[in-house]
Amino acid sequence: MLEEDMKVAVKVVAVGNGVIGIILGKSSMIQRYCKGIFTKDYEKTIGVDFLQRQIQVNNEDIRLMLWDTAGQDEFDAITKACYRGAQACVLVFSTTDRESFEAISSWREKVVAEVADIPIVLVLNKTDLLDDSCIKNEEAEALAKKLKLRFYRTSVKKDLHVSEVFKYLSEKHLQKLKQQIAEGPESVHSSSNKIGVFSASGGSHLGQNSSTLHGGDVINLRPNKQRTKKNRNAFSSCSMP
Ligand SMILES: Nc1nc2c(ncn2[C@@H]2O[C@H](COP(=O)(O)OP(=O)(O)OP(=O)(O)O)[C@@H](O)[C@H]2O)c(=O)[nH]1
Repeated sequence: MLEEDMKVAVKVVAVGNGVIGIILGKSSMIQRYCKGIFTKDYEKTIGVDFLQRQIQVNNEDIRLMLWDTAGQDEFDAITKACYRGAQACVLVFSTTDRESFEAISSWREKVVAEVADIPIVLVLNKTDLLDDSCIKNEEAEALAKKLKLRFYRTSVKKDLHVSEVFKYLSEKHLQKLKQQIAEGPESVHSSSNKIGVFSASGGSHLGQNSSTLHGGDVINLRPNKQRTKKNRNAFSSCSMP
């Protein structure tokens, strides 16, 4: 156990891209996990978006701060800035989009260039569409093995294995943190491993809406999904650590 009253905050970034018109489901995954909802509508992520959820892992309170990054190259500079300070990463590709699979290594490199040595998982989403799959199972597994990443197959639509992804990342982060604490306080870098004390309503100074799901706090920061060019403000919810 960490000290009593201590809660761990983990910044997780969801990353990946496919061809225009075929979308991976990063935003949907985060929404599913934090709000328990799935929508068929697609709204392009402009820059970055943010949701959070509090869970318990190994008797520790973990606040997961889930950063949803835009899959489009035009937002590269902003999304890269958001990788900084990340403590875990979800690399997403889609069953129905071969390009998203082929792009995984380069997305991983982009993340690692900003933050080395963080837990990363590889996630194949839309497994409910296996009939339309353009990636062989063995290929996906070989990629995970080559990149030494834990591999998950999810269907955000059917709510399959989404929670496992975030639970695993939390466990890995916690493990790392405990190891650093055991090694001495100076190894716990306050900017890269935010250990802090949060009240039940903590973080609400940042958010506009909050609700509770599965017994955890969910604080929804300003939605950053925008439909019109007129309203575009890529920085509106991007606060760098
Ligand atoms: N069939 C199916 N559709 C899904 C699944 N997950 C997401 N989708 C759909 O795919 C689209 C994905 O949208 P987003 O979640 O916004 O995708 P994204 O990866 O965040 O896209 P960008 O914002 O452009 O980066 C939506 O129409 C979802 O309904 C899934 O598991 N199965």
